[in-house]
Amino acid sequence: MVPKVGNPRWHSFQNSVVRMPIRHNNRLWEDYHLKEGDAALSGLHHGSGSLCIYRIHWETIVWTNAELVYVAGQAKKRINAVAGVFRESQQDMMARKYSRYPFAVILVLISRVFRPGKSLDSPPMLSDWIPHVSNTWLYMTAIDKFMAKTADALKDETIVGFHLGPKLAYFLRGTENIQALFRNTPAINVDALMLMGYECMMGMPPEDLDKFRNDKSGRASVPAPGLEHVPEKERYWAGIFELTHKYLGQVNYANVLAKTYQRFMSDWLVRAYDEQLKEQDAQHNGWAEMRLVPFMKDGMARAAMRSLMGERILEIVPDMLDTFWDFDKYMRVILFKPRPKWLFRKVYDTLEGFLAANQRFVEQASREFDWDSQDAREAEWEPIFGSPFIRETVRWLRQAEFSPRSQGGVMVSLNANAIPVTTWGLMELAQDSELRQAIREEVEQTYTIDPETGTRVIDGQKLVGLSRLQSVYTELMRMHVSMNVTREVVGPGVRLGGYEIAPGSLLQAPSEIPHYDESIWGTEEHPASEFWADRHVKRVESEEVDSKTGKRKQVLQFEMMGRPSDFYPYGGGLGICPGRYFAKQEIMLTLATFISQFDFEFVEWLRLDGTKSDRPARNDGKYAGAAGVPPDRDMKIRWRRIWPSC
Ligand code: HEM
Repeated sequence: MVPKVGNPRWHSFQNSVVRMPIRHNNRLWEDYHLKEGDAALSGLHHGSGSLCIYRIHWETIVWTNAELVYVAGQAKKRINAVAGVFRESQQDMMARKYSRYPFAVILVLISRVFRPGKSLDSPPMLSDWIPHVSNTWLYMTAIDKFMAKTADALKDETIVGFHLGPKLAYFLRGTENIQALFRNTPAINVDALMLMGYECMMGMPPEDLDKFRNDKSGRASVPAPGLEHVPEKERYWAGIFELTHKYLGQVNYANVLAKTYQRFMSDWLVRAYDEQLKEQDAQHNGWAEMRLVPFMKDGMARAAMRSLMGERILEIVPDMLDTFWDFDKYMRVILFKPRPKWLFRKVYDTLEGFLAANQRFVEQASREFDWDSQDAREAEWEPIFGSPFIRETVRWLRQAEFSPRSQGGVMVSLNANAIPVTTWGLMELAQDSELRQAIREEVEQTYTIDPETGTRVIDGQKLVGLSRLQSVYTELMRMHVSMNVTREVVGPGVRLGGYEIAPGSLLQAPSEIPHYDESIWGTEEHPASEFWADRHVKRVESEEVDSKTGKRKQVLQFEMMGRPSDFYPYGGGLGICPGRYFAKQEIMLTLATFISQFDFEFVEWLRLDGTKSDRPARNDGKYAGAAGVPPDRDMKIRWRRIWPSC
């Protein structure tokens, strides 16, 4: 007689498979009344320390599949001794389960054609109602639901697989797996996401893509062993890597970028405030009202665009910003080349509009720019291409004979991620007057006089070292950056979570999972789900003595609670975001300038269409996994200039 295992509490994330952590081992026998002699139980210990129990109605396959260990009798004793047993693959399971439904069988058969190799020792898979289709569809159309499903599965596992179109992909968590992902090893390739981006988001034509695809010499300045013969000019990965990390990452370039950004951003704030005040007729003692989301999407994006890409872009393509935000909406979907194309017509039309606009700009700007001029070459900033980063990248792409379409693709690097993160920051600050005051006092110490212009400016280097502001920044990045950092397995011998991972598989580390982990970030008063400005500071004694009390003064010191493998909004290893220094300054400078030049406060929550909302903002689930996650609600604030006085 076959006992019924029952289902409570066990989440079933693989069809017909129930999993439970090993720590519940004993309870299995007590709670579910399994007893000696109950047949058709099989199980195994595997590397991640979980115990798999196959449901009893699988009994039928016990007899048809010789590899499945059948534990008859004395189940309790035997189960721990069973190791390395066969685990039915997703496809086999689906084939068996749906063998009565011819349509499903056809899908399963199709799915087998794309299967990237089968291993007896492969990680658990997410349930996929229609193999290769339902998870892919969920990933592309409701990524937040997909992430929730995966997060659930990853409670008991450190790795879980799913099909993303024809690709086999794995979500990872845990220090060891994340460290392995970020390590520079020949079998794990960092270029997968970039190649996907070049092809799908930047619209690179095949001949340009092949330049990157065929270059196996790596990103390092020294070619990979055995590829020393590759001519320097054909080392495309190394070329682009050097460019981005030099012009975005080197302190001198990052500082200049931040300085021009500060100038454009301050101008924008003051001008926008004056305009609003004029429009609103100053009825309220210098207070003006505005909606934060459209304000930031327009003004902050304009300031970032001008500092990175110059002023011509908005003259050559006046609707560039609208085009960009439309593209941004679909960016994550575009990355996975959704098919059939007709079903995603709007996505592809939007992409085409954006790429055509980029190409128009780059062609026109290249005609206007004096490529031979030494001055233009050395300029910290000039109006046609803006920063050395964009200018030198376009120069490099031209010299390497990339098409104008590929050259225009560089404009994708107008990175939208800092804008939602900063918007969230202003939303938090608008609701907390004490925090505003504390940050204002902290920022005050960083003001200095710019020797070139004689104006009062923030010293960006000092700013990024402020303890409380850094804590606020870290908390914002923790809560509002969700990135599925992606790598590709390109060689044999990759083991993660105790499993062998087949070459051709994609590996993804969803930052959202560790970023919200209670055991890492939560305290009794402040759970990880809550924004807490002081989460990453501690009080320490300073050298300075308080003249009144005679005791050493207490000061705040920035200290992050998590480890790099728990907090990776910028990815890691060789692929780490080269724009992170600029992004940090961009976010902190905007918050600091806003707070030191304006008083502001919360008025009400609005929906994104401007109508009233009965709840505060949450992360907009549509953007999960694609870095900066914008709020799904808007906030009306009122603001008034406090410095320089009107
Ligand atoms: C809050 C803002 C930002 C976030 C959260 C962010 C996040 C990321 C992440 C997670 C990656 C992939 C890292 C990996 O695979 O390990 C990345 C790559 C990249 N980011 Fe950022 N980024 C931000 C701002 C910027 C800015 C402002 C720029 C440029 C101005 C930029 C340029 C790039 C580039 C060029 C890459 C590709 C690097 C490569 O593969 O060599 N990012 N970013």
